[in-house]
This record gives sequence, structure tokens and C-alpha cells, in this order.
Amino acid sequence: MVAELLATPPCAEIHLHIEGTLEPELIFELAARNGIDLPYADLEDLRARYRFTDLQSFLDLYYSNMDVLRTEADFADMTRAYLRRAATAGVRHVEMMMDPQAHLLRGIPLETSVRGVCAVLERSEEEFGISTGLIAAFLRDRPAAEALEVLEELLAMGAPIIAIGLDSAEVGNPPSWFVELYRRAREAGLRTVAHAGEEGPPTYIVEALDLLLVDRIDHGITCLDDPALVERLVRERIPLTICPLSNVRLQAVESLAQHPLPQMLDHGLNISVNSDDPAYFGGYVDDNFRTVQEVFGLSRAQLARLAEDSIEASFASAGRRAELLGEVRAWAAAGPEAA
Ligand code: HPA
Ligand SMILES: [Zn+2]
Repeated sequence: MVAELLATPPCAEIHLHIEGTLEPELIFELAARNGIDLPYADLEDLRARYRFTDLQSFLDLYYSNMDVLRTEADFADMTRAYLRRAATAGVRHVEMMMDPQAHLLRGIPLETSVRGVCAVLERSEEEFGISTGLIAAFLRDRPAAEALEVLEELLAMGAPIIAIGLDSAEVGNPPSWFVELYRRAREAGLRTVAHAGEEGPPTYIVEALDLLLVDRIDHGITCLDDPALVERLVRERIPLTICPLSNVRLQAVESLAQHPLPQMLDHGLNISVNSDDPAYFGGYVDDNFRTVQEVFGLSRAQLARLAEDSIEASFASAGRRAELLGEVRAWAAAGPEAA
């Protein structure tokens, strides 16, 4: 029974910020390597700052810690550390966001951040058995014109991105400001996602769908405040990428017991389980699966459904999706409940 409780399915992780995988130990290591004086006495002092009251309180630390990322090797080391850990968590495909604009704003050329991450992603399938896709996320609390300029530069340099996303401080920065950015991305053949309804109202989810024409919504938990929207998300099979530990740590929900994941399953929404910024929110995708399993007593079949949803919602090739769905079905069939 204990082994059953700890089991997590093979899955796709499709809501993950690579900069949010920067663990405290690596922050200190990179600071030492780059001769940076950190504003923390030691690891314990840094860890003591990981108490957040909302999204902004997290973003302040997240952007501040990014300062240790200076060279291609720094970005590569961070990416490799995530993939190594993700492989043990059952991740078989990852679509990772990165914030190239945030690095550019602090003087790090796009080539440095993108090449550092991509050098490792290129070898991921061979090295870790994890297929990958890179999503360039843009900062919604910065001018839309700046995002468009950065996208043009990414396209001009041939950055191997599969999609664009929209992240950072949500409330007061609506999707409607980024129509041109998303139009340009689609024109360039990219897929599209956007954070909406993490802290912001359900109208932001509607804007992301109707104005940005996104393929999936990151978070989207506030959709439950609008029953007509929930019905639409179910009918149109629009995926929501759910991050349970993140929602609790950022106080978007009061406690895990009050997380709306079971309601979302009952509604028949396509939802996946993801870690968002695992170094900051207390766990990787397996920790998120384990937690929802423990708190809600999910069955093996329900866990398999979450994993299947993650694969269906991904931008992996049809062949890769079929292969991974086969793995999830084998995992589901191997459990005691299936006997
Ligand atoms: O959890 C998040 N929400 C919004 N923006 C972000 N940028 C990094 N992580 C996040
Ligand atoms: Zn996120």
C-alpha cells in the first residue's frame, strides 16, 4: 500500500520555468564561480526567504536570484540539473519556459541564455530519455512593444523555440495588451500558451482564448468562478496546466485540501499536474503528484488520466504522444487496482 501511494505515472511536464529550478545550492555555487556577492549570509538565510504571500513576493526573489546566471555554462548547468531530477520524477517529455527578456534586461545577451539552455536540451532525449520543447515566455509587466522586439530578435537568430508564453505579475496586466505579440508568433508558426487565472480574474482566461488564441492556459484555476467558462473549456477541450504546490505556496488557494483539482477532474476538464518553479515551491512533479494523491486519495486510474491529459495537452509529435500514452497505459495496468 505504501509503494502504491508513492507511485507516480510517467508524464509530460508542460508548465515549468527553468529559472524556477535554480536550487539554493546552485545559486551559491554559481555566485562563487562568477564572483558575485549574494545578499544572503548562507544557505539557511536564503531558504528562510522562501515564504511567499502572493505571486509578486515570489517574483521579487525569483528575479533577484537570476542574477547568478551569467554565462552559457551557468544556463546549461541549471538545465542539466533540472533534467536529471525530472528523470527521477517520471517526466518523459518537458516543455520548459524560459524568460530570455528578463536576462536581456540585466545585460545578458539572448545568445547566452538561449544557447546555454538549448545545448543541454538538444542532448536530453539521449542523456535523460526526456524529449523537450522550449517556450519563450514574455513579461506581462513590461511593455508589449518590448516583448515584440525580443520575439523578433529570437526569430532572427533562429532560436529553436516551439511556442511563446506570458508570465510574471498577472493582476492589472491583461492578455489584451499582447494581441500583436501573439499574432506575430502564430505567423511565425509558433504554438501559444499564456498564464491566466492564477491570481487574475476569469475574464483574463477568456481574453487569452479569444484575443491571443492560445492553445492552452497556464494555471486557469479561477475559471471555477465562471460556470459558463468551465463549460466552454470542457467543450473545447482547452488544457489547463495545474501546479498544486505553487498555488498553495503563493496563497492562490488557502490549503491543499481546498485546491480545486478534484472539482476540475469532476468537471471533465483537461488538467495536468506540474511543478511551475520547483526550487521555490517545495517540490518537483513527483512531489506534486504524491501530494494530490495523499490529500485527495486519487486512484491509480485518476493519476493515469492526469498523465494522459498532460500528454494530450503537449506539443509533442503525434508519434511521441502515442509512445508516451502507451507508457501511461502500461503504468495504469501494472497497479494492484487493475488486477
Ligand atoms: O508562477 C509563476 N507565475 C507567473 N510568472 C512566473 N514566472 C515564473 N514563475 C511564475
Ligand atoms: Zn508558471
